[in-house]
Amino acid sequence: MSTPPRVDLQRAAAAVRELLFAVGEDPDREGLLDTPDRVARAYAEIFAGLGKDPAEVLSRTFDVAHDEMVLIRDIEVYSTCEHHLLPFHGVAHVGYLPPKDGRVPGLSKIARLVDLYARRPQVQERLTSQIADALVTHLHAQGVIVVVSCEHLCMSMRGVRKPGALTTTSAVRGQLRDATTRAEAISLMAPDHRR
Ligand SMILES: Nc1nc2c(ncn2[C@@H]2O[C@H](COP(=O)(O)OP(=O)(O)OP(=O)(O)O)[C@@H](O)[C@H]2O)c(=O)[nH]1
Ligand SMILES: [Zn+2]
Repeated sequence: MSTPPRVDLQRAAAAVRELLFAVGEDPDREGLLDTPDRVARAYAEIFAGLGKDPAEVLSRTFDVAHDEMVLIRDIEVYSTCEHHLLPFHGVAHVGYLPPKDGRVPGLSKIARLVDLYARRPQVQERLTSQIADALVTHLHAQGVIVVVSCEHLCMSMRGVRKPGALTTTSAVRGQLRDATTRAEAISLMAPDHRR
């Protein structure tokens, strides 16, 4: 099992102080005095998925004798684009066909898996495929579909400045590559199936 890297809070705080100087601020003015430490702690939280082991998240399973699709929709995603270190935010839908032995993880573990990969410097495409691959590798799911839909603040608040633009990415593995099964999964993800 890999252990999470300890975030070097002191080093992160020193870097933030340096950044404040670089943008022309005075890190010694009253309002900014605690900011480097706060930002360091915030980054430790935002990047808490680094070094965490997906096998561990998916290790506890239950025999629920269910061999058809399990779909968890609208899992909130907060991640950080590795190009600008700005947030991207939206939802993930994760569907899987249970493994042959019929053992499935608790529902919360799927959301924990999403978090484990989201809480790293990321690109949305890699986030999507890492979730799918982990369910194949560690759960031995017979099929997986992951759809992620996010707004990237690097496209909204700076640069091209297109607030509201949504990026959707998908990853499909195993038996869900079959057109009929995949169509069923996609229809279950449609908004009219909510609640
Ligand atoms: N494919 C992909 N691109 C991303 C993601 N997050 C941010 N980007 C893009 O990464 C690209 C980085 O482009 P660069 O040209 O190197 O950087 P830049 O000059 O800041 O680009 P602009 O954002 O266009 O101003 C931008 O087009 C971003 O929109 C992501 O999750 N996936
Ligand atoms: Zn970006």
